[in-house]
Amino acid sequence: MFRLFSSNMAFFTHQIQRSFSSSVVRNVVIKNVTIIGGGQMGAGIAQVAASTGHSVTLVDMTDDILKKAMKGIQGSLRRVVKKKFSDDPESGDDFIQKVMQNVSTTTNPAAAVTTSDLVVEAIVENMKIKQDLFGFLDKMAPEHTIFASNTSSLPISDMASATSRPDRCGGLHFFNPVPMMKLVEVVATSSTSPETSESLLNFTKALGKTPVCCKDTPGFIVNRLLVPYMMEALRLHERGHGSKEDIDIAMKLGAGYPMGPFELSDYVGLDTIKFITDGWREKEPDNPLFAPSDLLNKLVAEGKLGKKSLEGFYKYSK
Ligand SMILES: CC(=O)CC(=O)SCCNC(=O)CCNC(=O)[C@H](O)C(C)(C)COP(=O)(O)OP(=O)(O)OC[C@H]1O[C@@H](n2cnc3c(N)ncnc32)[C@H](O)[C@@H]1OP(=O)(O)O
Ligand SMILES: NC(=O)C1=CN([C@@H]2O[C@H](COP(=O)(O)OP(=O)(O)OC[C@H]3O[C@@H](n4cnc5c(N)ncnc54)[C@H](O)[C@@H]3O)[C@@H](O)[C@H]2O)C=CC1
Repeated sequence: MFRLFSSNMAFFTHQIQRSFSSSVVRNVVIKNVTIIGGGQMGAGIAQVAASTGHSVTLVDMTDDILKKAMKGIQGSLRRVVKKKFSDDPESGDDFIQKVMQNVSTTTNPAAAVTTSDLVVEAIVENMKIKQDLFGFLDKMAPEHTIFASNTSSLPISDMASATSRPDRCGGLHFFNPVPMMKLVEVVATSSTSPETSESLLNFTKALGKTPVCCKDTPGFIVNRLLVPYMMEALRLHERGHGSKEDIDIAMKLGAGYPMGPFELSDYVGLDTIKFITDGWREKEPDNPLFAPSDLLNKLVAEGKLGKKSLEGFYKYSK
């Protein structure tokens, strides 16, 4: 009798928890956003979210990195404001101040997620590190919090599997530079709930971006087309069929791209391009689109990662 009562109670409690949890997760209006990783993408996402009235917490591993990120956000806002408030610089200064006030920083990810509606990870392109992060934050974040990844190439479902909330995990793939690029790929896995997808779509619209829906397939839409193109440019150069300068000029003037493939690779980060292609090659070793490049491997081994390290295919000044 007691066993029946207790098992009924357990069932009843489970049902209450389920209905409570589904009512909590429905229609999450995203106000508080935690961004993990204050590199070029995380800082850009933080800037855009803060500029559109969201309360943002930016997390990275050291205070120095976070200081650099905040400096970068301020510099980028100055560029935005120059255009937007060209007739009224004082309002531009006020805008920058307000946006900066919407961003706080911390090196403590556990504390950062306690009031978060959405966590966006923009850390290094490495599955194990992303899974460890999601698994850890899953225990710290409220029930309703949505977890999103800005990964360029890794399966969102593998990251979601490290959490107890795969229905509240999805992809939000932004483009570099985030303040300028209008697109966000919103990625749903087979476990992402329709409510989560809707919340993510609404969030991207609230940021003033245009979303497209993507399946959780390698590279989603843009990178599946763009990264093989960049790698093909590299191989063309390695075969001695064109200098990097000429290839860049050719694609800008002949195909209307704003940057040539070498300029763009430096802009994205050569480490990121290598992480992406190495990962895809592991899965499809015979696919010629994912063939390695000795030149790319050499530059990354030398720490020449592109614009962010001031040298890649080209040299840059600060
Ligand atoms: C790897 C992945 O997973 C996915 C990816 O992101 S792939 C990469 C996708 N990105 C691209 O393909 C970028 C291609 N490049 C471009 O679109 C352009 O070169 C660019 C927008 C980056 C810069 O434009 P540009 O005309 O070459 O240079 P520039 O004159 O310096 O900038 C143009 C405007 O953008 C603004 N701008 C550029 N970067 C900015 C930033 N980070 N913040 C704010 N404003 C910025 C400039 O202030 C300038 O504004 P005005 O027109 O008012 O002067
Ligand atoms: N660079 C690009 O053009 C694009 C990159 N992406 C993706 O965005 C992610 C980030 O890329 P970038 O910003 O370019 O890299 P980045 O190297 O500029 O920045 C990564 C940041 O994450 C921090 N970090 C690493 N591990 C961390 C951890 N465990 N906790 C907190 N912070 C941590 C690093 O200190 C660094 O500041 C990657 O997954 C990348 O594939 C997506 C779209 C475009």
